[in-house]
Amino acid sequence: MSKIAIMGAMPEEIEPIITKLDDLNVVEYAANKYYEGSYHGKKVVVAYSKIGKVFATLTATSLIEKFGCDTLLFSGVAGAISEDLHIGDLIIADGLCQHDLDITAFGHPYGYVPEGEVCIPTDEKLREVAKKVAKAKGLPLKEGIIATGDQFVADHERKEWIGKTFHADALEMEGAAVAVVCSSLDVPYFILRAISDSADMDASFNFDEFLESSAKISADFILAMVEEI
Ligand SMILES: Nc1ncnc2c(CN3C[C@H](CCSCCOCCO)[C@@H](O)C3)c[nH]c12
Repeated sequence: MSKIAIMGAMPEEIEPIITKLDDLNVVEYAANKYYEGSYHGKKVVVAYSKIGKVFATLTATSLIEKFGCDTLLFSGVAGAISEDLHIGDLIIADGLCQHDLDITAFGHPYGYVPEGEVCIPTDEKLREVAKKVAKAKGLPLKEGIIATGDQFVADHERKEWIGKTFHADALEMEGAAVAVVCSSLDVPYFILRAISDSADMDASFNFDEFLESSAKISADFILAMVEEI
């Protein structure tokens, strides 16, 4: 039987999901908590990684290798780069890149290391499920590149540079790590983010104000996808 991993980075991103699970069982593993349960008859394991690419790598790997998940859905918030993304809007990742990965001193492009890829594609079938859910809910759903880096971006210049360099529409701190893990372990994965801020000088204020509401928008959508997978 299939087992779906649902991952976030912060508690606020998965709390709206955990409260909806049946047969909940909490497992402590690798300095984290993993919430096993079921949702509409589907087996799920839910966890938040803590912030940043390293924690996200550990949690995504544990969800697959330790808990046996064969599909991974990420639910969370993001900073907007594209001007047509506003607070609460949803974006799904076509691909993910690391905006703070830099060995350009050796003539390589930003975001590239040998035997790696600048942009890692997400699973097309899961993106199609998302579009079906969005249509059924009458919700607008943007698709684009999401850039990941180990920094909370609150600077217009930096945000613009990331958007231009990677053709990215949104940014966050975990997605590309999940992409590397899932593509390396051949596990279909999907990254959904709801916008919490615009990654500019007001980002930290907007983030604090909209984290919870935007995280819930993303979480509710992810649960609707679980019903369709
Ligand atoms: N502009 C932005 N830049 C980068 N990422 C994001 C994201 C996506 N998530 C939110 C969270 C930010 C962690 S810093 C605040 C932590 O406060 C903890 C309490 O002090 C991290 O997991 C990445 C939303 N807006 C962003």
